[in-house]
Amino acid sequence: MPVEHVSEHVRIHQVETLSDDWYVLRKTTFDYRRRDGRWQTLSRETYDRGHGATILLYNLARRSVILIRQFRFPCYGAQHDGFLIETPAGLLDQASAEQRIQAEVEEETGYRVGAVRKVFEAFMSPGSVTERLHFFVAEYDPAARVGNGGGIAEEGEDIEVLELPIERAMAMLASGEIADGKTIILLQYAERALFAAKAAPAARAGAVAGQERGLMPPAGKKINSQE
Ligand SMILES: Nc1nc2c(ncn2[C@@H]2O[C@H](COP(=O)(O)OP(=O)(O)O[C@H]3O[C@H](CO)[C@@H](O)[C@H](O)[C@@H]3O)[C@@H](O)[C@H]2O)c(=O)[nH]1
Ligand SMILES: [Mg+2]
Repeated sequence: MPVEHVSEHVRIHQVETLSDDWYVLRKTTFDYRRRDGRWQTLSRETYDRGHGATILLYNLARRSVILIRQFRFPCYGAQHDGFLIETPAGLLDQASAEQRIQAEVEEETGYRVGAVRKVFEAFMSPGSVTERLHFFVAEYDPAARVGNGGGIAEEGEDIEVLELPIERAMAMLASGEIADGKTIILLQYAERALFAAKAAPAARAGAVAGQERGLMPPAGKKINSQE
């Protein structure tokens, strides 16, 4: 919906900053014109942490993907132990989404990627969070692992890197072991648009055998254990 169209339906009265610490929490009071033409006064809290980007690294020959596991405090206690398996992601910090995700993926996984491909943008929690997330995919070369990844320890990041067969990742999605929205979206995209479209029958059979063990066949260069 174009912004001009939205403004015909919204008149903002007051914006109150409830918290401005790490990110910003605001309370906005506005009039909203309902579809039947009546105006209604509403107030909504919004959490503004800027915009972000995420990426799925995949390798068609190995039929594998790179995911990370890290502790997410907001999920801890929400019927979860807090250790989420995710696609690498980061906040944009004023840079372009492409530049940020290339830097972020290397920082978090150690893989250096060249061209990245944008597949979509989405609001991930539109009832309360202002963030628009940019989704990317890129093929990774196992030999292009230039570091261990892990994130920035001083900032509390403690990221484990996982290389998984796509079939194993899809099974983890079905079992609930993977419970992160952006990761589910990208894995479903990859299975349908990347792996299914291009897999040779022989490669599929090999991957199924690997899936039973839940492991990847040996790669070229490995810097730390990814199993
Ligand atoms: N001190 C402090 N540090 C924080 C706080 N919240 C986050 N941080 C730190 O801020 C850094 C943010 O790291 P990024 O890698 O840039 O972001 P992210 O947390 O991975 O977020 C990404 O994934 C989110 C969830 O899917 C996305 O919402 C987001 O857009 C982004 O893509 C991390 O070091 C994190 O520990 C806080 O309240 N206080
Ligand atoms: Mg991150």
